[in-house]
Amino acid sequence: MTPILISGLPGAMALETARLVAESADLALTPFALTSAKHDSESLLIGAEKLRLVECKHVAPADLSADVVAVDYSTPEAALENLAWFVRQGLPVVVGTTGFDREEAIRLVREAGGLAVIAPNMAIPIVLLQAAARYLAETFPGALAGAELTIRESHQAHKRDTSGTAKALVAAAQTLGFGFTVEQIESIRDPARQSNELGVPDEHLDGHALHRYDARCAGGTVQLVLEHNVLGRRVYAEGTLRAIRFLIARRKADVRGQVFCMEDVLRG
Ligand SMILES: NC(=O)C1=CN([C@@H]2O[C@H](COP(=O)(O)OP(=O)(O)OC[C@H]3O[C@@H](n4cnc5c(N)ncnc54)[C@H](OP(=O)(O)O)[C@@H]3O)[C@@H](O)[C@H]2O)C=CC1
Ligand SMILES: O=C(O)C1=N[C@H](C(=O)O)C[C@H](O)C1
Repeated sequence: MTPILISGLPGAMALETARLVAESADLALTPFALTSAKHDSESLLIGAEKLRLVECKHVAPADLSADVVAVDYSTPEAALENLAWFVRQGLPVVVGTTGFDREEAIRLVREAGGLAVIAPNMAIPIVLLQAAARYLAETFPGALAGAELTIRESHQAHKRDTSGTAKALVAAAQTLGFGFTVEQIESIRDPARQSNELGVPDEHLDGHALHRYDARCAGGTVQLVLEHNVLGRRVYAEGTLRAIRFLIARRKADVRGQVFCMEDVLRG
């Protein structure tokens, strides 16, 4: 069993991932998990296991065995500092957190000879759409120059940042020729609007991700619409476990100093 250190408890994604790790046959939770200053020294039950929550600065290197793999679902503010800590401990890490400087994260991992999967969306069906958008952008740069785009995303009210998935799509859209910037993304966080206007079921108001990309081309005579809508968080946790197993295999192959994305994980 490979020990998995979860960071971001008691947050929603860290909890979902911890539960799936606890249910798996080949992975096991470390006896402690990483949290914010606010929850330091609390404990949490995951199935039958009681996890101690600690800030990373309170973890002694001796508490970490050499085969640990880490997962970070914390906050945009904490993610880079956490990543630097994982890399210093020599831990491969899956970073699902969004809203931080990705280029800085890549530099940090490469310079330290670390190993990471960093991706704003771990859901395999969404990763396929992202791959398709990237293919179109790389193959047909400028093909939609002059076309207009609107992007709307809806997430649970407590989400702190604009969708990292939508921001990543903007990069492909810009290459295709849309004059669109991430500041133009419309973020909906109001549960009443989500329920009445977007039809989000009540039980998913606290965990959903709706994305709609609406392009008007050829002087407005052609409309292209792309939507991806996720209810709940299980699909991200499943993708996270795939990323963990991918890193375990890379570590075994003695790979160092590399950052992977979920397309790499899908390719295997
Ligand atoms: N890549 C993907 O597929 C997905 C990515 N995400 C991303 O994951 C992140 C977390 O989302 P979600 O779980 O909904 O958010 P939550 O706000 O529910 O959870 C974040 C948790 O991180 C904790 N935290 C704060 N500082 C630290 C720290 N220094 N170390 C460890 N933990 C810390 C917070 O503690 P406190 O309670 O004190 O604030 C909180 O409990 C977001 O960036 C989100 O966009 C989400 C879903 C899928
Ligand atoms: O916070 C979330 O919930 C999600 N965050 C990711 C993002 O910002 O793109 C992925 C997904 O949209 C869910």
